Amino acid sequence: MIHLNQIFLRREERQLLNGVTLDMKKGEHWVILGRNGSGKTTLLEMMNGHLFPSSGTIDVLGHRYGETDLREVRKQIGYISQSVIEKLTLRDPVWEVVATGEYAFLRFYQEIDDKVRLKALQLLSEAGLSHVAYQPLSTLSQGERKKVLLARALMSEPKLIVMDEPCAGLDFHEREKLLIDLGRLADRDIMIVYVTHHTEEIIPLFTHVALIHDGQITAAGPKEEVLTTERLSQTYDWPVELEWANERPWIRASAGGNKS
Ligand SMILES: Nc1ncnc2c1ncn2[C@@H]1O[C@H](COP(=O)(O)OP(=O)(O)OP(=O)(O)O)[C@@H](O)[C@H]1O
Repeated sequence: MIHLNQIFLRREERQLLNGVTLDMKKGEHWVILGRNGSGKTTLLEMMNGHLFPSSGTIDVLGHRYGETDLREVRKQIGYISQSVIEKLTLRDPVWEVVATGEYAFLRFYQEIDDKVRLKALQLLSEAGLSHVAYQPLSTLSQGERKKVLLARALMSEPKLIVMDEPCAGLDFHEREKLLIDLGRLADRDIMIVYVTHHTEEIIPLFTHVALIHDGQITAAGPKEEVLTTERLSQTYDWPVELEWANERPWIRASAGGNKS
């Protein structure tokens, strides 16, 4: 479904992505882990066709970027990130924000079709947000806004959802609630690519992990093989200990700290 082949991206003397090759197949759900500035968002922006490599090829959902109508591919991709929230209009009612996902618009300037309105309300109901459907987006908590974004992404019935740190800024309770919602996506036949800093967000839904360091993929494959104490210590440039609990990997800093 997603194939990145030898992707290089150079910006102002810096090599942001350095020979990235990744093969993500149908039925797999991927997490990308890496330090601040390692290139995670850059990689997601390439997958959803917002950024183009200096060299290399990108195939997503059977389309080769550069040889296809990008608008058609983007309709099949839901993108969840803080940058999307910032582009939405806070005074718009929540249901309308969700409805814009049908057409990948940011706002409506015309009458909204009844069918689209009902679909938005249905998705809000599934997200447990019916009670805020007619409130402005500005009145919602950070956790509720993330759920709205997920409902909005589902409007266009995407084949792929790309998420950039969806749990950032959420408290423990809100994070766990959002992770449960994400777990439910497994029933919808949607591939998920998820960027995070926190290994414990790798819930059982996720099958594969890619580790990125300084624009290079250092390991990629089934999560049980990729997630080792040694590889994670290299990824974070810090000695860590890894433990699996409730089918989720948890890390803590080693007692000795970073001796380098
Ligand atoms: N247009 C640009 N010109 C120069 N450097 C850029 C540009 N865009 C991004 N970068 C740099 O590329 C590097 C990778 O950025 P990216 O946002 O992909 O990192 P990230 O892994 O998502 O980081 P974070 O975890 O902090 O969100 C950063 O060092 C960033 O400063």
